[in-house]
Amino acid sequence: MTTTALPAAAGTRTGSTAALRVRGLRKRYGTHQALDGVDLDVARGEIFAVLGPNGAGKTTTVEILEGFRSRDDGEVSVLGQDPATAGRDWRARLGVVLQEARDLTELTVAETVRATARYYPAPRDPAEVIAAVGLEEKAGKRVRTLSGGQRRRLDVALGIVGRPELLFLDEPTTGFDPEARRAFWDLVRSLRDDGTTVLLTTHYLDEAAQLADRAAVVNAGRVVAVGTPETLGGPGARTPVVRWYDDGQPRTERTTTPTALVARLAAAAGTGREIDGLTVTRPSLEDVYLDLIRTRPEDPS
Ligand SMILES: Nc1ncnc2c1ncn2[C@@H]1O[C@H](COP(=O)(O)OP(=O)(O)OP(=O)(O)O)[C@@H](O)[C@H]1O
Repeated sequence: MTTTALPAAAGTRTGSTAALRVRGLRKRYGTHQALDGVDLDVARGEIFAVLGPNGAGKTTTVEILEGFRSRDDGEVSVLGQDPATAGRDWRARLGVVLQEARDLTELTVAETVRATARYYPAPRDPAEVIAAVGLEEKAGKRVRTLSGGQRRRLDVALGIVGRPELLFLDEPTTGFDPEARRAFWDLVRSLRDDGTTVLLTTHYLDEAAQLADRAAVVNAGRVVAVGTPETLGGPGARTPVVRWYDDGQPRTERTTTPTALVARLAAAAGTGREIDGLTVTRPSLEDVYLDLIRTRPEDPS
């Protein structure tokens, strides 16, 4: 998947610098409290990732923001409007890439992208969008003949062809090969460079680390942490961990000065002797994330 840069995005961006603001969002399905007071702020031009385990409430949140689901309680403002009451003009300012694949039609890739572009007042050039998602060679092929990853790229093309101010990407790279994922990340960065705000849900922590300016971790319907990928989980979360064996016993110490600790252990071991099983690691975003979701909030239902 090769990508080409897209020309400038989105219409007017006057007014507030917030792309979206959510306070106390609640949603219940029967007896199950799926969202239990979600607060979120996303600034214009930001790539914001929503992370969380299966069933945490990510899709419910995103679909309420998109205006596809109703809420029970809370305040929601998306591009300055309430999705529950906003009209077609508002919707035309959004780009949506849903999780599930679209119906497979007899149309070609180019016909599908052109047909979608006609719904928007100021669409991007369909041919440029097809090139941007790396589907140039498939432009004349019927959609039903595409592979799963290629269909996902087409979904992305349909999400961006309307030149959205705010793009929702729900697990966008599921089924992408590694090269296609990297090319997709470049595409998302180029959209951000054009001023597009991106709200991304993903289970790939490396994707969040690569792309997101900030991320929120959602667990059991609540936001349990928000921050940049480097600061998520608080100041101690990325403190290096030194592990070694002491008389056959595993030892672990978290320290901001691992070099000093290793020097001390080396001195204790004696000149020329190795420290048994020594490793020094800095917790990855994935380690921090797993720590955050391990302590599940009480089941709110
Ligand atoms: N239409 C529905 N009816 C009943 N329960 C639902 C409905 N949609 C979602 N739920 C429940 O609400 C909770 C949150 O679901 P949601 O799809 O928002 O989670 P998610 O974080 O997007 O999960 P995943 O990572 O698996 O996509 C889950 O327990 C789910 O079973």
